[in-house]
Amino acid sequence: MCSSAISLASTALSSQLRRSPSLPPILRSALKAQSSIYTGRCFAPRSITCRRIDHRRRSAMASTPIKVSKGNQEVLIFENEEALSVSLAKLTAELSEKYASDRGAFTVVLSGGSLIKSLRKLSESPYVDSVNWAKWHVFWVDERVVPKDHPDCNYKLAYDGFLSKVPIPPGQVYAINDSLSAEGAADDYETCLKHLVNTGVLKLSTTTGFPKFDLMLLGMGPDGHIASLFPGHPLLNEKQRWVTHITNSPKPPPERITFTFPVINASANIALVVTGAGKASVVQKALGSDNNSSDLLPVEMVSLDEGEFTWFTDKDAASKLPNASL
Ligand SMILES: O=C(O)[C@H](O)[C@@H](O)[C@H](O)[C@H](O)COP(=O)(O)O
Repeated sequence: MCSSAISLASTALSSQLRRSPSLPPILRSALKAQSSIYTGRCFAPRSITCRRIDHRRRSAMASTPIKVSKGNQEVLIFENEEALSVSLAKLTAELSEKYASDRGAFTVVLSGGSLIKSLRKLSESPYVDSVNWAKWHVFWVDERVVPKDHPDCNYKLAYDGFLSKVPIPPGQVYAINDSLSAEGAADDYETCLKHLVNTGVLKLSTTTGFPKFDLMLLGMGPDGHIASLFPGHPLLNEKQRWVTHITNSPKPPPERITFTFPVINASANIALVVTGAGKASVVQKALGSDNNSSDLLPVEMVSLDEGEFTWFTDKDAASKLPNASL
């Protein structure tokens, strides 16, 4: 780039920053770090590495995320949840195409919570017609042990909000057996997974021997829990089981089943969807620089053996990420 173009680009960016006083600190820091490329200074916040920022047009901010990374985790920060949902659908459709053509099946794991609403674009054009839904196999990272028509049921949430709108074969949607106890339902679900390994639908990790799902679509609670793995709970240390149960969940209802960390960490891909200001403090702890290994939140225990871990956040959830002064 010639020097006059460098100067123009730098001036345009400074002007963009001045016009965007409401940008949260991480967005301003990342934009400033990008502008510093032109001046040789670095304003990247501690422990967050700027990778690539597309800020050519202000309007592009609506759909193009700020991309930062921490270790092998990529963090995408969207202007709002609408832009996030567009990108989440695109990633999911791309992975569906890849795994369906590579191995004839696409194994997808869902959580409950607000994630399901963020999947809405998949049941709209173009994805509703273009995705090869016949290859999908759908699982739950956790489920509340309640009847399938109960308002607390994660299966019902996903069915009403997503699964009823796309043509996945019903026999490839693996809900828990809600007539069993929590312990029985966890055992039954693990048996189901082992059967699907035997039939070739589900792969095993060649490094750990745990099931390797193609994509886990997860949410995170404001306390940093993922699945039904809650801060300080002994289940965080489960190393043998694929699926286990909890009868004292701090988030109601108390009886649940959940995948264990060895299964979560064997995933080929995780998309963690975290939105809203209520999650900002835990996002700050999880992605900040002062992590103490004796005090890890469940979300900080996600460490993929060999997969891709991507955070999908909005600017409210990312608003407390470490800041460099402007
Ligand atoms: O059954 C559950 O309780 C969920 O699977 C849970 O793990 C959820 O994903 C998080 O609590 C985030 O939920 P929100 O996105 O609604 O905060």
